[in-house]
Amino acid sequence: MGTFQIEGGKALKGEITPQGAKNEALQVLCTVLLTTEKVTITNIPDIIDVNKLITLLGNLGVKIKKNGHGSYTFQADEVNVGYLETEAFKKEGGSLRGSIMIVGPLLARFGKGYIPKPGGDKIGRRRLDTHFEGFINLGAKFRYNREDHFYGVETTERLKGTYMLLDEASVTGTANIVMAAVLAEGITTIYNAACEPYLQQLCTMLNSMGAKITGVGSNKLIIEGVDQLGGCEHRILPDMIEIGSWIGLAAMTRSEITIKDVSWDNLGQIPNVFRKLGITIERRGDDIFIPAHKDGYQIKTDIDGSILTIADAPWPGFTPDLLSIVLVVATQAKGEVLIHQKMFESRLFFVDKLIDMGAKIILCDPHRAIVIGHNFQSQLKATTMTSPDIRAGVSLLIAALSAKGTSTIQNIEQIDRGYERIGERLTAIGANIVRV
Ligand SMILES: CC(=O)N[C@H]1[C@@H](OP(=O)(O)OP(=O)(O)OC[C@H]2O[C@@H](n3ccc(=O)[nH]c3=O)[C@H](O)[C@@H]2O)O[C@H](CO)[C@@H](O)[C@@H]1O
Ligand SMILES: C=C(OP(=O)(O)O)C(=O)O
Repeated sequence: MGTFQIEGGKALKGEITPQGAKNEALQVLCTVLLTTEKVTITNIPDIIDVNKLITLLGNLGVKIKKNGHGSYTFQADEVNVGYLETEAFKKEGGSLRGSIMIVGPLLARFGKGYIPKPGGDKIGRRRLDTHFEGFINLGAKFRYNREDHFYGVETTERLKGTYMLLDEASVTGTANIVMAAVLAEGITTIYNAACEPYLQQLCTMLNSMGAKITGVGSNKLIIEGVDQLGGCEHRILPDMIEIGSWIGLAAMTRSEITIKDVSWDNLGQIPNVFRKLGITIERRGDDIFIPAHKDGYQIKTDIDGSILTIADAPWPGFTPDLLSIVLVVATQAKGEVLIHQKMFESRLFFVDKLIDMGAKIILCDPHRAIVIGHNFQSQLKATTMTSPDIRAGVSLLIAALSAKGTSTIQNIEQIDRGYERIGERLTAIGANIVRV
């Protein structure tokens, strides 16, 4: 188990460039299974989850060539579908959430897709019903082995396009169904589709491979199935969750930071939500400039004066993956905010650690926490903590960087799942973080 030692209480300064988006990478890497031709993807983040998925593709027989940092060419012309039935796959295949998205492409191209219960953050129940209901709608037969939590879909015929209304706008579920439907016979309509930039990028990429998807960016996707797809080149967008994390980091450590090349047009609510916390966010070309908040930041209230609520919602709502960051940043704001994590049940429990550090937080129930900011009148105290999930981990890291003294964060593999060389990159702008 890796550990970070952090010397906090110091302002940082400089420029930071976001990595490619983890959640987009996990989707677009799975598209390579849909064609025999070469697919080149750039701006792939060098993080544990993505590297595990690349290894899994290699185990399936996909040819992989690394062209340089973040750039790979894949060719799935000799896929070994038999790997899905090996013990090695049962052990490794579920070690990350993103591996679930190999199922749609494999089902569409080879008539079968299996997956052990996927991993990812332990942040509450994470159902897969939307994925499998979608495949069943396209004509696949579903089986589930309860004993070893092994899911499977099969078909002896080509999948058939149909109308479907998803029970919820699942991000990976929509991606999986889209990747199955692009090779189905006829037209598939997916209503209540998720439409995060990750999905917009996936659909744009599939269209450049020859798919016929319309409605991209909306919650109604119409897919006209094609017989085959070809190769393409695709560049992954900057990671909006990392960008939000750096905004929070800058505010809470009262640092002047420029976040480079953020792709402003794909940030949705993110800048506005941080502005509601009172944080100054300047647009400079395609960069974000955050000045040092020497006088702190004041949380806004609603027009009628009531306490601000920040809640998650499917896109174009605010992403749940940034609520933990918003929460930690609020602990030093002036004012109060209610954080309402609607999607996940166990994502707020990490606030106990912040409370130990001196933050004023009331955990009302597993979904809601009220934060009363210190307005920098009282600094958080350094402590030893364990990173429970990727975003809580980074929130604790931000708390540690703002705290007085030396903190220790254990289980930093959780952070490394999604943030590329975070220690080195933050050290380059003046943080004091040592990996021990
Ligand atoms: C690898 C990947 O891409 N992971 C992301 C993906 O996970 P993932 O695709 O697994 O998440 P889903 O979108 O399926 O659902 C997330 C949770 O929200 C609930 N839910 C979902 C939709 C909805 O309309 N109402 C609702 O309550 C689900 O029941 C589930 O508990 O999307 C999540 C939601 O943005 C993000 O936190 C994850 O970082
Ligand atoms: C919840 C997350 O990831 P995953 O779905 O991979 O667990 C996340 O990125 O915040």
